[in-house]
Parts: sequence; structure tokens; C-alpha cells
Amino acid sequence: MNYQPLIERWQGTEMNAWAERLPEQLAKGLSHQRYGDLARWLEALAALPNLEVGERTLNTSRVGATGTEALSVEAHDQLRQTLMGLHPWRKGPFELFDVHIDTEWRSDWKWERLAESIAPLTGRRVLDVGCGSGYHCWRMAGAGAREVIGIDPTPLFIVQFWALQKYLLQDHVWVVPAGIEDVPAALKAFDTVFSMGVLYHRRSPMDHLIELRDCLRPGGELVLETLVIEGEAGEVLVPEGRYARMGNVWFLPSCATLEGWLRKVGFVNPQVIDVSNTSTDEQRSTDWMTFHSLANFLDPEDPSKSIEGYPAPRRAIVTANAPGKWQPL
Ligand SMILES: Nc1ncnc2c1ncn2[C@@H]1O[C@H](C[S@+](CC[C@H]([NH3+])C(=O)[O-])CC(=O)[O-])[C@@H](O)[C@H]1O
Repeated sequence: MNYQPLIERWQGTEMNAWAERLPEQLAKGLSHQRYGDLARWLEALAALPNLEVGERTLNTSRVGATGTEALSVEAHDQLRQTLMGLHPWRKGPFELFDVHIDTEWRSDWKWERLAESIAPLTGRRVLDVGCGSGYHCWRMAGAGAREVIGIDPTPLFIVQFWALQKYLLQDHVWVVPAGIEDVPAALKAFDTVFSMGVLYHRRSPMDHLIELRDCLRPGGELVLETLVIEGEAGEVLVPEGRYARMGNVWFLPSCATLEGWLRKVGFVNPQVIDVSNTSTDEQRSTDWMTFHSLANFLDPEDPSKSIEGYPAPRRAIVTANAPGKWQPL
């Protein structure tokens, strides 16, 4: 997990402030003292076999790599077992040398819902906040982005990213162990910023939107995906306890409320590009994520409700622009 090339790439550019902070963030975000399982995950990473890659696919549903020739049964099993050592795999799917990593989420479905409705990523510098193991980061690179930086504070996902990167070898795709609060203030360096599945985890949604705005270059595009409720402008659900078994869920606005929040903090032209109920086909337990999943988080008598009696998960994707005129890099 060598971040030195990224630091060198950023030095002396508009990313310099982050280059200076990154060593400290890495030490904190990948600390063996804080994360007891890290040593085991790093062992799995080191045990991945060296395999010759024939083709890499970044712009299809199953992101991954194929070999120049079929793997032996033993090599296939070794790869599968080693990758299984990084359980749970939540975001995907991936396919490495015929090993299909059937993740908890069909993240490709989310990508399909937004890909045609966002500003083309060609040549853009992109930030993906809360990127997990980086599934969407590779899709962004596959769509032509010049540089993709994912951030996620969960160290297992960082190790999963490096496991995939061993075979995908993209020098313009990085996942950094950091939260949005670790991005230097007012960086204004990204052409497109994605925040998907993060806003409802933030105690202060307005502050999150402001942080996202301040990552963007003038006129840059925000792609925001979050849980919403049906309702009018001004309506918002703040679940008192858990929501769909998640403990850290704060604000679920209606789409109209969310658009109002975006305008209030200075975004222009908010557009709802998709609203979908999450199905138990999209989020489910698999061999690669054996814990409970959405089906266990819904009311067994009435799947239109969460197990706590709130409306079942429904997600909206909204785009909006930072103020100003966007110019290509
Ligand atoms: N402060 C933080 N800053 C950044 N990320 C955070 C923070 N706190 C938690 N996360 C990370 O945000 C991700 C949220 S999942 C969305 C994944 C992907 N985007 C998806 O849209 O499929 C939720 C979902 O399943 O919807 C997790 O990987 C956390 O570690």
C-alpha cells in the first residue's frame, strides 16, 4: 500500500495541501493499534498470487481482470480463499480470473441509474466520498476520468481496494484512508464530487453539503445519493432509534427538501435524476457477505416498512453544481 507516488503527483499542485497531510492520515487511518484485524488483512493481501493479466475491464458490470490463460484449479482456489480472507465484501461485483466476487450490493445498478445523467467524466478529476473498496472509482475511471480519488475511513475497504489494484493496476485510481472531514478545507480541486450513501450518516447534513461544495472547482458537479422519504418540501425524517438496523442514521429528507438544502448552501441547478426503492435483489447476503442484509432489516409482514416501522429504504440521486463557470482542467 504505497502512497508515495500519489504524494509526489500532488506536490506543487492545487492538491499540495492534501499531499502534506496524507502521511499523517495514513498513519492514523491504517494504525495497527486502532485496528486489531489489520495485520490479518495485510497477510491476505501479501498472499495474493502473482498472476499475469490479459485484459482489464473497468466499464462493465463486473469490474476485474482476466488472465492470459485459464488458471489451474489450485490457483483459482488459492485466489478465491485469499480474497475470502477479506470478508465481508460489500460493494461490487468484481471478477478476477473467473473468481466472481458476488458482493452484498449490486453497485453496478446504482451506476446504471446515474451514468447517463451526469456530466461526462472524460478528463475530469473526481472525488468519491465514502467509496468503500472503490467499485464506483473504477467505473469512473472506465468512463474516462483523468484522476479518481476515493476516500473511506474503513481500513478493510482500503485493503480490499489494494487487493483489486494488484491486478487492475490503474495509476490514476486511488483510495485513501480518510473521511470527508480529513479533506483539506476549501480545496476546490475536483471537477466532479460523488457522495453516495454518506449524507444520512452525517449528524449535520448542511455541513456535509458545504464540505462537498468546497471540494469542487467553480461550476463542478456534485452527484449526491442518499436515503429519502416521500413527501413535500420541508419534510424530513429523523429516526429516533435505529433505521433498518443501522445505528448512525440522522436525516432522511424528501427530494424537495434535499433540493432546498442544496440551494441554501449555494449549489445551483439541483436535479433529481433517479428515485428508487432498494430491493432485496440489490442488497442481499451472499457467500462474500454472509451477515444479515436488507431482507432482515425489513418488516417481515410488510416489506414497505423497515423493521422499526419507518418507510423502507428509498434512495434518490441528485446532481447540482458549485457556483461559477466550469472550465476544463
Ligand atoms: N466520515 C466519512 N467520510 C467518508 N466516508 C465515510 C465516512 N464515514 C463512513 N464512511 C463510509 O461511507 C460508506 C457508506 S456506504 C456507501 C458506499 C458507496 N459510496 C455506494 O454508494 O455504494 C453506505 C451504503 O451502503 O449506502 C462506507 O464505506 C463508510 O465506511
